[in-house]
Amino acid sequence: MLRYLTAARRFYSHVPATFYHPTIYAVSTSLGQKSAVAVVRITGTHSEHIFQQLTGSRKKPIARRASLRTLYDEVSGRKNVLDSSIVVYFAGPKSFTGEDMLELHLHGGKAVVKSVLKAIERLGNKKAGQEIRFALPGEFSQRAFQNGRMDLTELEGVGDLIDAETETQRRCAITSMTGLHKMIFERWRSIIVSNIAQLTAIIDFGDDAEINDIDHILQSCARETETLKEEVERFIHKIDRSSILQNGIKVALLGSPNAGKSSLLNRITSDETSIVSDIPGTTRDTIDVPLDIGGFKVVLCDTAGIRSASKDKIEIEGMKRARAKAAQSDLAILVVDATARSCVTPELSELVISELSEKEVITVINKTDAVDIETVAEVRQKLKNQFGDLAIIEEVSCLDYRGIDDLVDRLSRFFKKLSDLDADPIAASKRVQEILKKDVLYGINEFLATIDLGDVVMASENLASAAEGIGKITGESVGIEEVLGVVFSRFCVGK
Ligand SMILES: Nc1nc2c(ncn2[C@@H]2O[C@H](COP(=O)(O)OP(=O)(O)OP(=O)(O)O)[C@@H](O)[C@H]2O)c(=O)[nH]1
Repeated sequence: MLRYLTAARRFYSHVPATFYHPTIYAVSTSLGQKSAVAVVRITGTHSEHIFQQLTGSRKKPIARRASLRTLYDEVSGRKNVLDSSIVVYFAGPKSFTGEDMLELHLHGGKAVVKSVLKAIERLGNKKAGQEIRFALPGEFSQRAFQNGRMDLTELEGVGDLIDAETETQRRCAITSMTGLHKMIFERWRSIIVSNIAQLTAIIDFGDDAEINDIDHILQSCARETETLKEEVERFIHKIDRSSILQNGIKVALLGSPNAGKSSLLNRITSDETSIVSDIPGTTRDTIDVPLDIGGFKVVLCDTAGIRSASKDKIEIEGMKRARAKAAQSDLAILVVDATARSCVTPELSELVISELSEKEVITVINKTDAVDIETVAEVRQKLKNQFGDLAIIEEVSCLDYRGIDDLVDRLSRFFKKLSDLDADPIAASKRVQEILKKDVLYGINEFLATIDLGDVVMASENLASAAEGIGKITGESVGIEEVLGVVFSRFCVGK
């Protein structure tokens, strides 16, 4: 009897919310590509059954212990060896998904992986209640969320970490994945909830209270919420800056035709990305090149040369696009030809002074190999006269590479400054950003406006909607089905 009770307790205490969901499996490493090792993950109630069938063992697997096993497939009573694999079993709830999980570290040949997947599929028996199927995109993470292993911000962090291409993106993702955001949001929520509780007390028992006490409570709620508002605003501002890093810092290359913009792009990317020719007006449209400079994701954009005298419709359109790119950029590089008599045309000078005055502009004197030192000094002086403090000047030659490393260093320093890396950058999905602005901050602002008018009921409702916003972010509140679709659709199979 005691044995029965112990077994029953062990069974029921670990029942995950997804206990009756099908057991799912997927290749977690790149599917369809040859590799040394391929990892197949299985999660769900029938993980143990799959372990026993594949390994031919009748014993319960020992959790969290890697063992080398021969995997078999049984077809028409005949046992075939599929692979010799490292097998790790995780007993729920101490697993990524909160369910029982099995990991098979196979030899990464396509045929091996295919045969093991087929064998797992064959173990399913819907009529006998053993539903086993291939996982949908993001389904492992969805299970983790459903079983309370992670909240949505942590899961989005996992997604970002896997997608991270640069060091900065990785650092952004780590903050959400390690639950730092979750802690911040929980603290905000508890501040709001404690204020709602105080307002509710006034609404319910206000008639019996001293008017001074009520005033005191209202003032303290307003003060606390005002401080919270500042914190939320700072957080949103930080996300805005960090999202520049996530999406790529936009750098526009501007200059007169033939100044060497395409050559400079090719030198920075160390590639022949853009067409270089001595015919002015070769680049007629904008060309975006994503690249990693000093650990930052950068989108470098080559543009059409800007000059006044042109009747060519395509060239005019190209120049329009170049101006638009310059306006959208986080940094503009103005390429100046040291051999040209008028190194900065009036159009370019006007563009820099009037439209780019709020932006960082680096002026690059190019073709220094083709002129003497005095000429370079003259060009430098001209630029100083023209742009004054706006002129950050670098000297390069795209022909013999001189000055290119210094320019790249200068760019890295600028990106560091832009990203304010004293503090860790933070990333938040579009979904989180929208809720923060439209629900949380909006609710707080409305609260502050209504409390000023003395409308306690309305004020409390506004705070409640801010708290609900935070719940939507972490996935603990209303609109959950709606948010799940948005979050998990970004994930790939096996995640
Ligand atoms: N001597 C010398 N020639 C260069 C240098 N950089 C570019 N050139 C030459 O200048 C010409 C124009 O270079 P591009 O890079 O095509 O110039 P661009 O500014 O992109 O020109 P457009 O597409 O017309 O706007 C080519 O013949 C290049 O070989 C340099 O540093 N030194």
